[in-house]
Amino acid sequence: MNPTDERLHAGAKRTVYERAFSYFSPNWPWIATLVFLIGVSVGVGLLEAWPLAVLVDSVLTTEPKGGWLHGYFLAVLPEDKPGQIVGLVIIGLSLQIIGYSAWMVRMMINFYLNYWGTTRVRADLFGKLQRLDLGYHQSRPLGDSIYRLTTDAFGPWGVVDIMIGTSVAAVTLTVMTAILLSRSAPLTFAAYAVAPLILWSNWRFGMRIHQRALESKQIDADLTAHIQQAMSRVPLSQAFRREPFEFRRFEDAVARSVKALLRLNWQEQLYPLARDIILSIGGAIILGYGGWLVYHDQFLAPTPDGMTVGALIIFMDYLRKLWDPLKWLAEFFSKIRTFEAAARRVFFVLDEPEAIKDRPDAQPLPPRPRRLSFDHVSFAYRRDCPVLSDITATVAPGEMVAFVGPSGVGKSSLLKLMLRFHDPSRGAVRLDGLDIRRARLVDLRAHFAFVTQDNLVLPTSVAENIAYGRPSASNADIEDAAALAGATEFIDALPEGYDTVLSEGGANLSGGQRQRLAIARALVSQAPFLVLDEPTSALDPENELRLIDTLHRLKRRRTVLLVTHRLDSVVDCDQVFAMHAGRIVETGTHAQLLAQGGAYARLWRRQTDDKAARRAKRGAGAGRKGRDAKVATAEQEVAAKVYRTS
Ligand SMILES: Nc1ncnc2c1ncn2[C@@H]1O[C@H](COP(=O)(O)OP(=O)(O)OP(=O)(O)O)[C@@H](O)[C@H]1O
Repeated sequence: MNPTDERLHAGAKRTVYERAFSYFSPNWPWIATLVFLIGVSVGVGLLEAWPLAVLVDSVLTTEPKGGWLHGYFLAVLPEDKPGQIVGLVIIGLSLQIIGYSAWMVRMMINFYLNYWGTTRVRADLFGKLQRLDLGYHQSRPLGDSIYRLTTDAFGPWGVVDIMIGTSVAAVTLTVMTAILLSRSAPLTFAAYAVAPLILWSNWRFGMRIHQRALESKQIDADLTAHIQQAMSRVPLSQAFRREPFEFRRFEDAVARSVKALLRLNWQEQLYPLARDIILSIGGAIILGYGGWLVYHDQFLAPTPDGMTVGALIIFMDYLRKLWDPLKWLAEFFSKIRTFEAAARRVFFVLDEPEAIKDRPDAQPLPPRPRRLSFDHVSFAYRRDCPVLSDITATVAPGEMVAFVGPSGVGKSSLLKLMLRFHDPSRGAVRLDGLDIRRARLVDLRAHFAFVTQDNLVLPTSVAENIAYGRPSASNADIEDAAALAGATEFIDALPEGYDTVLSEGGANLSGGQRQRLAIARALVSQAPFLVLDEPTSALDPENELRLIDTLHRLKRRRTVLLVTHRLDSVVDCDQVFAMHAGRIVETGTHAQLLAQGGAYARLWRRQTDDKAARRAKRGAGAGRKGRDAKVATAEQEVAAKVYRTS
């Protein structure tokens, strides 16, 4: 088991906190350094005001009045007063520099831990999302997975960060309180008089700012989605003259976003105002009460361990330093809940059972021509809604077969079962008799080059698009496959030919060009099965003919499975499976099925009648014959070149 698998395997049994920590524990030396530096920062923060206090109480006086801590300072200082002043300046400066340096290194370690730990989270999540079956992906919006990967993936670090920050806050508060109590218990209680106000304001503003920020984020996300949708339907809105309507919707969406931002900004500005007022009240209490204590202990009734000006300085400094740890404690629950929820959304996907995966005893199945059979296969996307029922069919190696039938009878679903995008609910798909669920998934899928109806185009060069399934393909292989798919002409016309980078989704190509590219991608792969789902739906008659011709010439070298509505393409197939309502209702060659006079024959007659009527209208029959002959000759040369070795 690799480390990722181990983490995932152990995942279900552990708490969300343990799982969050496990992503950062590989960097434990950095975590240890971070904890050490936090200790340094806390120590420096607590000592910062002491050089001034020592100066006032123990250097600029005839008799030192400070407590035990003054003793440590004086021990490292020279005997003479000027030397002591210079020494305190050096200590004060050194403390500041150490404090800033520790802070800087802490921040860098924080970033380092965050980014690398979150990269591990993302790697697990991305890998899992890639393994999850189509059923999972089709049941959720695409944006959900993107949000989990981009935003929720920071949840585990948030949990760790909050835990560390709150622990530091608790330690700081404890040490600070102990020091203050050692100087003056009444003044400590006076200083803590504002603590409830600090806690309240942190809680109140923390919650409000958090809610407003979430609200604003959601409204901004809606605005982005709105703009994206509006831009994608510009042609529609122009064609139907709906621009004013679209503009009003845009204005409304922007207005909602502005209002949400202003509500957030209002809370963000109120917060520092409240903080400064509370701190001023605290400062006033300490100055008044502490000033009186100093006056009492130093002048009215001098006492050796009484309140001093230096101690008052410490109290004033610590009062400001109370804010941060109290803020951490006040916001602990709301913040940890937010990050915990994000982490849970990540772990939820990681714990999702993988419906399609290798069995522990999965067998290797080297890709080579094999007999494919559907053995009483039934399938449903939803329990109550059967899509395929008792499908039985066998395809011998090197055959070209077609599945035909009306829309929605389950032809594409049947193809998806072969690649195990889904598993049958009953029966089995077999390769050379082996249930494909018993074969290694990676081996199984290496058997098939699949052209889906979507004709996906990647935002990369034409050559990389074609070679996607076989990155080792040479330029000659790529060009030959493009020629066979009828794509050469339009690729040569692109500004940089095969190096032209295509836009997202192939937006700068026509539907037919995208389809030819997808076909070239399948042709360049060396998979023994070519599976084509409606490969000619977007092709013009010339390219359709060219493709069918190519497929026929590949017939004995590869097994070709075709789903099509165009029966012209299936005339020379070795077998045609006519489907109806999720069942194979007729099987045979084109001629046999015509002779049967069933559903296939009726469909054929309808299509040929339609076509004859159209041809008669166009009077285009004669010209086409000559063109077809030319295409066939050119194709034969190319096909011989590419596939002589395959
Ligand atoms: N992911 C899915 N979830 C639920 N139902 C689905 C899903 N994909 C397809 N279906 C349903 O399964 C049935 C068969 O669909 P399929 O795409 O296999 O038909 P088809 O014969 O290939 O149709 P076409 O010729 O129009 O491509 C349809 O009723 C369809 O609505």
